[in-house]
Amino acid sequence: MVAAGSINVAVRVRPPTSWEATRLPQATYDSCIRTDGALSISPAKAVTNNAPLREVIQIVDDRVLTFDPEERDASRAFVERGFLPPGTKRYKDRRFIFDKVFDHQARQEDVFHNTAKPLLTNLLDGYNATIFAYGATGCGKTHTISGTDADPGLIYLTMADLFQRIEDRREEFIIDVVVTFLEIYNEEIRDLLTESGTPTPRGGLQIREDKTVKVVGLQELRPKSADEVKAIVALGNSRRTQSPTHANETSSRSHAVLQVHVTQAPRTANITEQRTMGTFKLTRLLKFSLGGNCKTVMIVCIAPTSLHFDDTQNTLVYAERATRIKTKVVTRNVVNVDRHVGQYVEAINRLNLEVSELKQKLAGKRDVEADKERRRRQEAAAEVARSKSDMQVKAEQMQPSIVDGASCAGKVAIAEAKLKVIRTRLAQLDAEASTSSALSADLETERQLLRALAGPEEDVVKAQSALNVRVQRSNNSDAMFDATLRAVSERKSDKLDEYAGDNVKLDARWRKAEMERAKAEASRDVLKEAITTQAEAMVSLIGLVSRCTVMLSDASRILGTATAEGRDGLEATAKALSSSLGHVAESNDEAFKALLGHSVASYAVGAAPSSLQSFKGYPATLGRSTSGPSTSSQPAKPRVSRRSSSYGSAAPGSPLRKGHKSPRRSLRSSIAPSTAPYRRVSDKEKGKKKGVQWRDEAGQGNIDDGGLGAPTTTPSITLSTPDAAESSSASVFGPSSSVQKRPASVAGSESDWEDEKTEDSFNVSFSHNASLDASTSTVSASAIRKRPRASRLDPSFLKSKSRGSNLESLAENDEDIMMGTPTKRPLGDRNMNRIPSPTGSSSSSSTMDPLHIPKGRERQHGSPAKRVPMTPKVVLGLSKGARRRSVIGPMRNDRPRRRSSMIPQLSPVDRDGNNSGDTSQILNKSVGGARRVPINGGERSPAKRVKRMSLLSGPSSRMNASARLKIPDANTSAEMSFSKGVGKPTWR
Ligand SMILES: Nc1ncnc2c1ncn2[C@@H]1O[C@H](COP(=O)(O)OP(=O)(O)OP(=O)(O)O)[C@@H](O)[C@H]1O
Repeated sequence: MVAAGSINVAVRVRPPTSWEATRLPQATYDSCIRTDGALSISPAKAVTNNAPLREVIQIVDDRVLTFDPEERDASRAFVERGFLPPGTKRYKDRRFIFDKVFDHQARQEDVFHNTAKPLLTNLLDGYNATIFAYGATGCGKTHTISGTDADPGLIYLTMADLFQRIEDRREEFIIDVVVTFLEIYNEEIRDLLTESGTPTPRGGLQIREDKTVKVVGLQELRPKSADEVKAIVALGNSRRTQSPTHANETSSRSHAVLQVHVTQAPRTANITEQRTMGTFKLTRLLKFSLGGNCKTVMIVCIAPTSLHFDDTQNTLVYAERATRIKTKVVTRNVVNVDRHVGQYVEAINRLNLEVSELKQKLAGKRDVEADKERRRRQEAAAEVARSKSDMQVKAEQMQPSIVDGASCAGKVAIAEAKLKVIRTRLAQLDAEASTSSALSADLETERQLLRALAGPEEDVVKAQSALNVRVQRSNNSDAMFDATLRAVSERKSDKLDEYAGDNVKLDARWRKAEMERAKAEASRDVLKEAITTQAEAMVSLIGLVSRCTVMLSDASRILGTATAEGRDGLEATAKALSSSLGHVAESNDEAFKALLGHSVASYAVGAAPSSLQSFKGYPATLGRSTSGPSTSSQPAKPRVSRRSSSYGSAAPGSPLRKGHKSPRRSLRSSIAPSTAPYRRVSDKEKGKKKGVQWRDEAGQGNIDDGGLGAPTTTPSITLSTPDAAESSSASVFGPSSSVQKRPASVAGSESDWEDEKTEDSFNVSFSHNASLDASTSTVSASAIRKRPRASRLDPSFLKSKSRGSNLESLAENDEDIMMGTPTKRPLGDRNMNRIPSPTGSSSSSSTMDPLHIPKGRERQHGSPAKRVPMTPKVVLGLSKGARRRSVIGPMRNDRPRRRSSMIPQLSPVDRDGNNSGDTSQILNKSVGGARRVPINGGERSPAKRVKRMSLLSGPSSRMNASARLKIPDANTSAEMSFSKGVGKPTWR
């Protein structure tokens, strides 16, 4: 329902016709050249003031116009009006206000949009609507309503819009349009749609007025488009009564009414059908339009010139009155139509048809939806694949650089760790140097060496090092990789739905995790390699240090023994030891150089105090608890081990043995077999300060010198490093070229003395091939581990404790090695204290290692044991053919062996200290020694086994670590060298 209102009145001013235009005044000016030469323009003169017409409509705005406005130009006003008495109003000058005013330039579309179009919505909602044109003849009513083919009027424009709206509602409504066209002329109604000649009722068609006004018998047409309506209107106009007027040659002289009935019913019809009806266009027919149940628009057409002065004035006055017409409350034209039963079938069929159509549409719509969904998923999958591919490509591009950076970072971290330790130790050394006048030679050498070792590490850790540059490059690559992952995972795309987006994000996170894993693995590999390298170096150093320690203790013991013996052998012993230790140091340095790439000797400081005098010990942990190099005011003190302190307490030049506990004790924890023999030496026994322990233990033991007296040969001990070939050959278990060089030592070194006190075999061999690993590095750990610990109740236990000098054991091992019977070779007759012939024909036994301890005492071919007073002598050098003799302990059959008998003995000399000459005689005399072990028939005890310590590599391996003691005269050698098979320092 629309609230009550009034008729909308719009005024359209048509343009002047060509006839009128020629009669309107034209603005002219009179110009002339004055006498002074100036151009003179006079106001318009009354040269055109005789124009018969003038404009009487002045448009103020789109709603206001002035009829017959006052002329501002007085001269022109005088011309127009002539002389008028004062007080007389010369102009109407009346102002009118309407709902809309169109000037002569308004187009048909402008008029349509502001008048008819708003009514169409109401029409389709069931409200009546009327548009009619009003005005004098020739003022433009036909032009506004009908128009021309080239410029169609409101009928065509309205119908075109109506059919468009109907088309838009066709899915929901069934809309029926019926058109009638009639003419009212001389109070008679004539149907314009009937064929000419069709009989019409007398007086024209009749009007039947009920609730509505309806003309009976009108031809109704159902156009389907605006063009059909246009054709209908054209046809009807051609049938109108026309008669020219003075104002319009084609004046219609009648009223034409085009009625458009629109009936609209919803497609979802029920038993009752609700229909809305609207009707468009006069006289009685406009009864409901002018004040009835209708929305009405009145278009007032006027002429602009004074030619239609009165008509225009009357029209405007009438139109103004029309604006004051109040309409009723407009209601919808809604009727409920009760269907006949017979119509149900029709409705059902129509509904079924509609249902099937809708089903088809729905199915098609579903197919379309399915296709769209499938296409969308394919596009999403393609987008996901593209994103993953982008990340994979970037990962493959960046991974080498990133992983390389992780490796480099690991190496830098390792270098920093090394440098930290080195600096800590250097800080300790510097602190010690600052407290004392000068560092001892060993400490100064250590400091120089550590500084040399720190140099490469500092090069590595500095910011612009090659490794750090690679780390920085890797960080950049890592950042780019992260940015790529972030950009791809956050990429905005209409093709990616929620799940596809999560898929891409998960892939990005997986890529990141994979990259982190690769970095961790690279870092791990670097650390693992570093640990392996360090472990190799540490193992080598352990061997080097431990063996050197043992050798030093041996040298100390030898010196101590020589000191106890008196000055006779002390000088020679010291000289020999000096030479041997020098060779050991050289070999040691060679090994060290091969291991770390630096020669200790090159850093040795000769002018510094003796390292032995000022030796205090070694740092154990380098102040591991400290966070870095010692920078505190309190310098870190090197940790001095208990054992080292005992060394340090020894007076310079005094026998190192004095006052110190057996240094071998400290080795027990690391090398059990090596420590085992020294357990035999008790503190009690040490308290006796025996020069040679075996004599005191035996109580009656003497060196059986065979009456030869003291040896006259100058004791000498030489540790030499053979050439590589010799070293290699010596390291081979089995016959080699060195066998021929050292026959005497091989045969003669195997004594029953040794057999008696050695039942266990202890082989220590460092074998380095390409690398030192568990498979090739055999510290004879198996022998160590597998050998059952001897019970104290087991006689072999005592034997297992017995051990000779390490230096000599090396020589023994060499001999055994060269004989091809390295460990378990039973001792044969030739190895039993065979007395060499005076001519030295028994060279194999007469040539002795000066450090070789006699292996026992034996009877010569079963001769009864003969006690021969013997003076223990340490023979460090024997002339060729000399023979060591063991005078240790009583014979086995005489009394149980004591532990003290297992104390290693050095080479025996005769009572007079003469170890030169016929060794066989010495040995003969020693047969009767109180502690000899009887060996019947010169055969070895089957229970005896050879005790050996070998630091040689296996026969098939290259010699990388070996120890040999070589006595030039005896063709035996002891050498010690550490080297890696690849000759590359293992520090880095
Ligand atoms: N707005 C207009 N623009 C241009 N020409 C117009 C306009 N209005 C009317 N005319 C012209 O004026 C003349 C008269 O117009 P029209 O025939 O529509 O008048 P009328 O009011 O219908 O006359 P009648 O009542 O006698 O039929 C026509 O030649 C028409 O083309």
